[in-house]
Amino acid sequence: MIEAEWWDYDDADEMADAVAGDIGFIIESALDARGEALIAVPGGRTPLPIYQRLAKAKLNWKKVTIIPTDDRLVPLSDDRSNVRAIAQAFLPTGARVFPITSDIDDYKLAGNSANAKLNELKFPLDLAWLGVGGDGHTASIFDGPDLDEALNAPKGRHAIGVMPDPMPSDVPVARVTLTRSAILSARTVLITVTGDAKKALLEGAIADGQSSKLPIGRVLAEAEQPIDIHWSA
Ligand SMILES: O=C1O[C@H](COP(=O)(O)O)[C@@H](O)[C@H](O)[C@H]1O
Repeated sequence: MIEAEWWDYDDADEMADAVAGDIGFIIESALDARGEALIAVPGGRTPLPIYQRLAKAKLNWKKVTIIPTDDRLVPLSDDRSNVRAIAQAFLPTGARVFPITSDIDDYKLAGNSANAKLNELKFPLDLAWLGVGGDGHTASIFDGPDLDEALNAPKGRHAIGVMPDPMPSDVPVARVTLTRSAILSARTVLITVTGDAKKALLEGAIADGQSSKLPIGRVLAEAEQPIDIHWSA
């Protein structure tokens, strides 16, 4: 049974202020408890205003490592690179921004390389912050030949390569993504979405649970921790 708590806001600015405050608190608590923080943040467009607010928080950023929940297999110079946007927002704070992509063409090998890189970090994540696509993907857990591996990778397998099928029309490229086990081992899981269509999609996915046809539903169905879902119009 998924324990989801919804937080609704009038607009994206109001949501950005609230979510940046919550994430700042999560980071601060991790720093107090363990002296360092490891967080995964989503790519795409929805989180950009939240990055801006969060980067202004007064935190000991030098002890914070930020990874993308997933990335598109494009060069770092490409605007579609998730880690590029994360680096632009957070490198000025002094945080460590940790890319999970490589210039390996074979997406499966790129996934293995991402996993090897992530093995250098101290899991579990303090925060897995997720976005949701209009097709129901989360991180880069998409329908297609790699869905089963992304959902059922064993504990300790942090990342895999993914070839979405069907390809998303906005960014039709192979990806690397955190696995469901890496996401759900996080101390906190938080979702941000905007718009009525994604709200309805997420409500349906949660109601369907294990039988959901959507990757986000299949991920959340195994969550043992309560999930905060932040939504704005
Ligand atoms: O491709 C991706 O899409 C999702 C959703 O992005 P949004 O802009 O529609 O919120 C994102 O969470 C993921 O990290 C990204 O790679």
